[in-house]
Amino acid sequence: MASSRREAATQSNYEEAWATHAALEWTIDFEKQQIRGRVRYVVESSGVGVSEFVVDTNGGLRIHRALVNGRVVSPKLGVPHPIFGTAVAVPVGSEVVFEYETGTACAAAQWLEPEQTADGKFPYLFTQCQAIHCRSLIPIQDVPGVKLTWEARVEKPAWATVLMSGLEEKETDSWRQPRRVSPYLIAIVCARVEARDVSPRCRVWAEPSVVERAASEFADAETYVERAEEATGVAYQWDRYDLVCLPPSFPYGGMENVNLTFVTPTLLAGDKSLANVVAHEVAHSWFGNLVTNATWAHFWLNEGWTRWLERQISGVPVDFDISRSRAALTECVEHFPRPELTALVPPLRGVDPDDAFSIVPYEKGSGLLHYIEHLVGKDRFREFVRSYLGRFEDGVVTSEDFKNFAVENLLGSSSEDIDWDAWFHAPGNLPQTYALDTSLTVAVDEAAAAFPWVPACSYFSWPTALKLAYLERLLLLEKCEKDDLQALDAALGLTATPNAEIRFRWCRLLLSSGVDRGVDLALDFVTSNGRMKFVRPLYKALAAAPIPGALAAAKKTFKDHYAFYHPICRKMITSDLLRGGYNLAL
Ligand SMILES: CC/C=C\C/C=C\C[C@@H](O)/C=C/C=C/C=C\[C@@H](O)CCCC(=O)O
Ligand SMILES: [Zn+2]
Repeated sequence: MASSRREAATQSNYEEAWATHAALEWTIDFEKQQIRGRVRYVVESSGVGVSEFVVDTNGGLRIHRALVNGRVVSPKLGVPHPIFGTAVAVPVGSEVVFEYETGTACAAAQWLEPEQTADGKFPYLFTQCQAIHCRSLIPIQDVPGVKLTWEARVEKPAWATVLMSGLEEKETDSWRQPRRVSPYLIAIVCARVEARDVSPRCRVWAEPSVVERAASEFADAETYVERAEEATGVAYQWDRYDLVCLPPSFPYGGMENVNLTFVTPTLLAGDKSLANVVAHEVAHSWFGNLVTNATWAHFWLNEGWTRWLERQISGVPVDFDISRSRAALTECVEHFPRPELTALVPPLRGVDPDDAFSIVPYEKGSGLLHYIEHLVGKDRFREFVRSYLGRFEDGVVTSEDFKNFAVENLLGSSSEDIDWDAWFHAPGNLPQTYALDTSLTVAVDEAAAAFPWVPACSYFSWPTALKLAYLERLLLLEKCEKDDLQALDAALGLTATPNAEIRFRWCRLLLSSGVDRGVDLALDFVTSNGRMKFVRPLYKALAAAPIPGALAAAKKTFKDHYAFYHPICRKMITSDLLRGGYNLAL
């Protein structure tokens, strides 16, 4: 495998021969928990000397037959790699077909039994391909630098609806993505779901018992799309913006699958207070989906830009949000198990992207963009955003591309004020900062400093972001007394909160302070949702809590609920606990 490919987390030869279009034909088999079918690629190559077309596979995906320009060929399988899977090579041709079935270790798919869904009546399938799981769903050149159009025909049970990250063509009963997208953005849901329109171009899907709540929680999707168009100066390029609210085991807050954002039901707080995640996913329609990181080492160009745009459209005061992010980043870089991966452009050679994932690309990435914006002024930065999108739309970018474009089109000699090397390559915290407007943070800082005094009156008047900031300040205190936490709960109703973000911080506060009843509350939380942002830190907190029996309870719960979690989440909790030195045996 060429070294550049190892860094790109692919074993394919995408720089020599690459697919420009994929036509999928799938049968969804809930009984066997398997997708069977074929993919037909239109392939181009860089020319003479290129003899093979090489794709990635993983998770036990089995190719039955391969055809090149209509002729059956024998695919050549590479040596299986524990992270990157098995490369499959065929002679290069303008049309390549693979007939295949997914394997039992398909990390992209979660097959839920009826009892794992909200309605409890039908099974449910959803996929999550970011970062390198598409190869367990499709034999594909699984790297963001390959951008291709696709179409799909899917056979499914009569009771189910299929949703895909593209546009539905009712006349031909198929799906298509007419714009070039990276493989990690291919996604499917096959389930009993219903929809409510929240605007002419936005529709919210969910299981029947959830759909009303989901539609009202995410009713502002259209507003976010319009604000993002205004903030970027670039119209929404994808036609529809729909959302599907998934069952609770969905491992992320949201995933920006094109035309169809996937969201966790942990956003259903009842008051739209967690809908900033929708603003984030909408923002990916410009950054990530339209202009895409060339490889996962440049993930900050997806997430940092998206955080920047999210802050322009979410309605949360920008400096206040940045100040919370700075605190979270400080905590992250102090505790991340592999410090070298806290560089903005991390050395990913041979690394599983799931292991490298953290808030660094989000918060250090947006930190760099806000820093540049602060240097040049908002108006010039806005103009730059528009020209950047125009220059790279439908393409991919590296950090070097970004820097060169910024120097040429925005910074000129002010580029010297930016320590590019530290920003890109130094592990750790933000290398350069500027002063923020702290008027909103003062209130929570003062309230937290006065703990165990409880700011009951102000707390209820605070928007959710301030409430969360207050709890985050309390988490920084050494240890709180049990009685003080009891009084805090009695005044603020923390145990009973319907808000998952508040509940998460409350569980952590109880566990880090060694309060027994935190164990049951946390166990209840980690068995009711599988969002990794919540369950990974809570399993770690349970394992480390100074409470007798907490570790044993955490291990037993994880074992008993293993099937509830998404394959990626199972993998990450297992490695978190092992890395923490906890023997997983009961
Ligand atoms: C520098 C890191 C290198 C590669 C990481 C790329 C992908 C990592 C992979 O683990 C997938 C991540 C998917 C994230 C999807 C949504 C997030 O924005 C959710 C954030 C947490 C949450 O809100 O639940
Ligand atoms: Zn994102």
